[in-house]
Amino acid sequence: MQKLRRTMLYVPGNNPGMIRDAHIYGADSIMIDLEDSVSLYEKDAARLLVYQALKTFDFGGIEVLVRVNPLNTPYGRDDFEAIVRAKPTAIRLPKTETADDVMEADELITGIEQKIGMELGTIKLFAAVESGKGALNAAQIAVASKRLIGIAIGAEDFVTDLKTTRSPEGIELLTARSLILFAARAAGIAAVDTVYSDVNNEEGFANEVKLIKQLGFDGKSIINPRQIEIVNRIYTPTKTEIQKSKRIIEASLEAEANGSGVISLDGKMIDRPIVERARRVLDLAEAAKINVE
Ligand SMILES: CC(=O)SCCNC(=O)CCNC(=O)[C@H](O)C(C)(C)COP(=O)(O)OP(=O)(O)OC[C@H]1O[C@@H](n2cnc3c(N)ncnc32)[C@H](O)[C@@H]1OP(=O)(O)O
Ligand SMILES: O=C([O-])CC(=O)C(=O)O
Ligand SMILES: [Mg+2]
Repeated sequence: MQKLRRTMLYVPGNNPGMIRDAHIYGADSIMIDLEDSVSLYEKDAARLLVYQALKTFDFGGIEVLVRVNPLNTPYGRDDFEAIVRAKPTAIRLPKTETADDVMEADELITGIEQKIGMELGTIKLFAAVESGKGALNAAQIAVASKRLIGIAIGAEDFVTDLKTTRSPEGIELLTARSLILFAARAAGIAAVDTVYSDVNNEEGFANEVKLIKQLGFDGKSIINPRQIEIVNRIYTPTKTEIQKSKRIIEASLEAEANGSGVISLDGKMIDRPIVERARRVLDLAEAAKINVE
């Protein structure tokens, strides 16, 4: 069954209460942050807290990632040294601009894994693209390491780099979102959209989730537990979609048995890509623990 990453919840790495409770809200993944939600004065304390939390807290089996500081800052290397030892599922690499950035992180992790006797390749990577340069290099970034499980866009930094701001329609993000999505699909890894910072604007958030789902993203980075239910509602297949998908698959199996490729169902042509999409709907429903029988 595919791993769902509809909701990847950021949790500030300097907030023990939020770190302790983050797993109870039902997000698909938790991303504990050592980067931009932690002030320069708290970097060392947060790193220590996150290390201890990963070693001792019970996250209820939810996937945990840690967003480290970039390696071209004074904190990046220390973050890797501590966090690899604490063994999260993956390290989120912010502000990734080139394939070399990913390879540098990969080599550093390999060195630490070797040093501590951890199986090589245990710690995965999730690259976030947050600049025009990063978006242009997305295709190379997405295949730069076997550790990569996904690629994301970070829109707040991205629009700052572009010298613009975020609009409700997101026209300024369309090209970057598409490049990142294409890169993810070409590499066979997850594509995850960016945070929506206006946490009290539920309608604006829902509109953005509908947009990124339509584009093809697997899910969204989120910053608040209240955003989880909205994403799940939009991403989870409806009963009607599930029923229709089951009928498509049944009809295709029947056609296969009769030796015909293209068939029609309710007056619409059904061929291979349509059957594949129907399968994906059922996979998504099953992964969301919906009974499709
Ligand atoms: C551009 C970027 O880099 S974005 C990534 C970095 N940013 C972050 O990580 C920010 C994460 N989010 C937050 O810190 C907060 O949600 C804020 C500051 C945006 C809003 O905070 P609040 O107004 O307190 O949120 P709200 O009132 O909805 O909180 C309700 C409950 O959820 C908890 N909560 C809120 N956000 C989170 C979170 N991200 N993770 C875990 N728990 C959270 C609160 O602690 C509170 O718990 P309580 O009822 O037990 O006291
Ligand atoms: O990963 C994200 O979506 C948050 C982020 O850093 C950004 O928007 O700059
Ligand atoms: Mg950012």
